[in-house]
Amino acid sequence: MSGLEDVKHVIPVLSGKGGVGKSTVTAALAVALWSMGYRVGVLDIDLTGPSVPGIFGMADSHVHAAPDGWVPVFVDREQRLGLMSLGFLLGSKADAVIWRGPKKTAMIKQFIEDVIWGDLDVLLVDTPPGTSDEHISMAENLVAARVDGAVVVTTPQAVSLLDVRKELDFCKKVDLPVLGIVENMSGYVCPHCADCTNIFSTGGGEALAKEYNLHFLARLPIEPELTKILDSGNVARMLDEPDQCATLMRCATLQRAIGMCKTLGFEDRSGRHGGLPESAAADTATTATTVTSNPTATATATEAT
Ligand SMILES: Nc1ncnc2c1ncn2[C@@H]1O[C@H](COP(=O)(O)OP(=O)(O)OP(=O)(O)O)[C@@H](O)[C@H]1O
Ligand code: SF4
Repeated sequence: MSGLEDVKHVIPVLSGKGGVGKSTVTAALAVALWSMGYRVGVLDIDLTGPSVPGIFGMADSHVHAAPDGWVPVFVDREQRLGLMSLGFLLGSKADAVIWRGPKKTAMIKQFIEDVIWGDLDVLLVDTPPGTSDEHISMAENLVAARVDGAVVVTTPQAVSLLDVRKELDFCKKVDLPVLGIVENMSGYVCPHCADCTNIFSTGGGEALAKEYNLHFLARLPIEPELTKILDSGNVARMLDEPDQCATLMRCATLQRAIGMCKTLGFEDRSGRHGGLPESAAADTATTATTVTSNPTATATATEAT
């Protein structure tokens, strides 16, 4: 059956500003949930810059159109991690999408109604930055359908924090609850010694969360090792290969994403310590989480201005 009927949780990932790592955070959450034993979908509604296929190393894949809808592109052999993106429907990676509002709206409606997700625990929705046609369309179709709430990504820099205020305001206006704020690119993980150094200011995301009475979900460092993995297009291959998978899951970003998922109420049901061999599971301690909640206990940006 197509649509969201058998999807238990729907979580859009938003940011006020471009390039703050929204797609990276979406992918990290997806892989974290997958490693914890969940069935996960990623819907990429960034129509002008769809980056989800590339991040997962699936850029050469195409969507199969079945009689009752589109079949997602699966990343792993077990078919527990599925993707849908306009990137899979374009003839060439270089094709530019120059669409007016109504065409974008129709595309997003189709993405929400016509994808055969099947039995899915969590659908993460990667969005474009800001509050564009895609957001309004998502809000109209998704919020009406049922959505748990949004994860809002920011970076520590003040300019990005100003943009994120606009995003929180948007969420309030369209009745989209906010599950919490993530501060990405907060500090730098040295690829040689794995030490984390704060090269910019830090703590802005946490202060903002406090100001808006929202959960602060995690502080994610800049991690060159992760960038290398994402840029190499190797994620799909790594998930199916136990040793490679363990290497991927040792990334600080993924460990913190697992912590974030637990904060959102998703228990590890893999029995594998978040995809890690037992010996490596001790590294999981550094999750910058401050609250305990569950996916349905959401906070709304009540004080957004
Ligand atoms: N925590 C991180 N560690 C290392 N690299 C990161 C991190 N977060 C993001 N990046 C890198 O920064 C770049 C931008 O990230 P990403 O594409 O996720 O941002 P975005 O907010 O989704 O961008 P857009 O506005 O284009 O949608 C990518 O090259 C990504 O690999
Ligand atoms: S962070 Fe410090 S210890 Fe690590 S490589 Fe750089 S200088 Fe050396």
